[in-house]
Amino acid sequence: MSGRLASEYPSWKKLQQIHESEHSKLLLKDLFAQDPSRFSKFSKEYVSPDDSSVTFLLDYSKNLITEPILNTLLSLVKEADVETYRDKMFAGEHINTSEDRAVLHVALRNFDEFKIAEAGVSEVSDVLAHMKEFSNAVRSGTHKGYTGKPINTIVNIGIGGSDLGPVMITEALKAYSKRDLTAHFVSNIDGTHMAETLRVCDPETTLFIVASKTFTTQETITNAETARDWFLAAAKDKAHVAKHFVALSTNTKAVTEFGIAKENMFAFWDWVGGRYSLWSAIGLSICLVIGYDNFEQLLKGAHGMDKHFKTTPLESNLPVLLAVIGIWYNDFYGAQTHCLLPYDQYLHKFADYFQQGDMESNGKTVTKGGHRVNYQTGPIIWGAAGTNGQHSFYQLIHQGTKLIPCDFLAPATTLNPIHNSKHHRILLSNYFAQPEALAFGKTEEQVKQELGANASEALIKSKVFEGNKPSNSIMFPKLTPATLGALIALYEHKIFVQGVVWGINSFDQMGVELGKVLAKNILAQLGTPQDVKGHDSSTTGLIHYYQKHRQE
Ligand SMILES: O=P(O)(O)OC[C@H]1O[C@H](O)[C@H](O)[C@@H](O)[C@@H]1O
Repeated sequence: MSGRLASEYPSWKKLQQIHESEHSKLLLKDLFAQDPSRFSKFSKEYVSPDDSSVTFLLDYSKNLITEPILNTLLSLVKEADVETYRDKMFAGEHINTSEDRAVLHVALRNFDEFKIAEAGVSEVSDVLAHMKEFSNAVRSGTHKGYTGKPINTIVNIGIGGSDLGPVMITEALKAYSKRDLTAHFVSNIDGTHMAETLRVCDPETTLFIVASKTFTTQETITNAETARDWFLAAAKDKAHVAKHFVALSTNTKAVTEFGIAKENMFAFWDWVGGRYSLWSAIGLSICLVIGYDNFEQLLKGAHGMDKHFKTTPLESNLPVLLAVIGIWYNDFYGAQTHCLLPYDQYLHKFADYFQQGDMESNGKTVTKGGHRVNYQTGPIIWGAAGTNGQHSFYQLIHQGTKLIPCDFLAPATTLNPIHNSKHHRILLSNYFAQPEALAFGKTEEQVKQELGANASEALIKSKVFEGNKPSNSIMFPKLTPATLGALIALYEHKIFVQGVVWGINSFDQMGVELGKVLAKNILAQLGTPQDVKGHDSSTTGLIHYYQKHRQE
């Protein structure tokens, strides 16, 4: 985050030369044939420094790299001073320069190991204790609604980082959840989201969690007001709001003005970025669903990865390895996207979560020093849970014209071993087969042999798989809260490393502001066609069309 242009580093130039002269020779088929120890060279097992049961294997051997290329990529990390910036992050320095803030999501899962002096850090354990007490009270039924009934439904109202983390984790850890507590997540300002949710809620037994770091987000505040009106239509007395509404926020003033008492607020601090906030009070819905102890396991799992990232030499540092491999494709091969493919239904929101985590962090054009980059920054993140994607978009990954690096993730043991784990064996056979097919493909000769002499040239060509498509594979024994924590922190730090190399600020999100401002202006002009002023003809035409056809 020096703000220097990555293209100025000597290793960057060297990597360009290597790519130019060697990429046509970098064939996975040959690389594996030439080196029987390729897998052991390019795979690493992570074992949490705190808990040996938290472990996974990262196999990065199916990448278009050699040892010299990897070493040059690691030199780039050195030249970009990633280690210094990493230490600055852990020390609480204000590395989010545009907002003059520290970046301390690591302090939320610290458990007293790193000494971090920043206002609020000493309060983390108090907030965790508050979350524990409250979630225990709701889960055990001692916290009662206004008619004396226990809570059986929670509705988290939040958007972006105040929604995606809790949604992803509660889905991922459903196996650990309290099954008689139903959780809903309302994010969209589209009234349909709230209306359809309220349809299945009972005001007597529903708890609303208003999650917003700023407590000014239009969607969340509007949705929360609607929920409060709906609740009061049944409960009548405003005093009952206290039993059914809590807030998760950094903004005490706005929370109390909304009508939620300070004691029903769970605080966090401006050094927690929205997309890094699931570890904070924003995780209250997670706590309610899986219980505080499991939530703490999630934090501890992430903390183990923080230690690994902080102390492991670059060549064995897993977030660093993922980051540089990503840079290799993004900046030298011209790959536009990166695909996350968990072979675990519980992780079906994993890619959605990291769309914000990665794209809001590294979707930037200007360095910290204010220079326009002359290279690619953050990739487009996408993906889906296996095997569904195989029956839709994998065609393009295998035979399309684009290079799409993929990460395949899977647990060795399923949490649902139905039919004697038959499902899981089939799932995993696909998890193993897809990276193999992508890497090694199928030659014209093989196709010819299969189809016989009479097959047309066109048919033969259509069945050829060029192969040489790179991927990482991550495998873990079982999806546990701690393992999930470690995996999320792995990707968080990967994003950090890439941001530092690219010289950008991964911790602001200025790009979301303009649309918000324009929408506010337009909202005030929606009344009559005469009110619509100051737009281009397309925007004016669209608003006029709406005004002609609306029925309210
Ligand atoms: O938690 P809030 O303050 O309501 O913010 C919710 C979300 O909206 C913003 O526009 C940002 O783009 C996100 O980073 C943030 O997570």
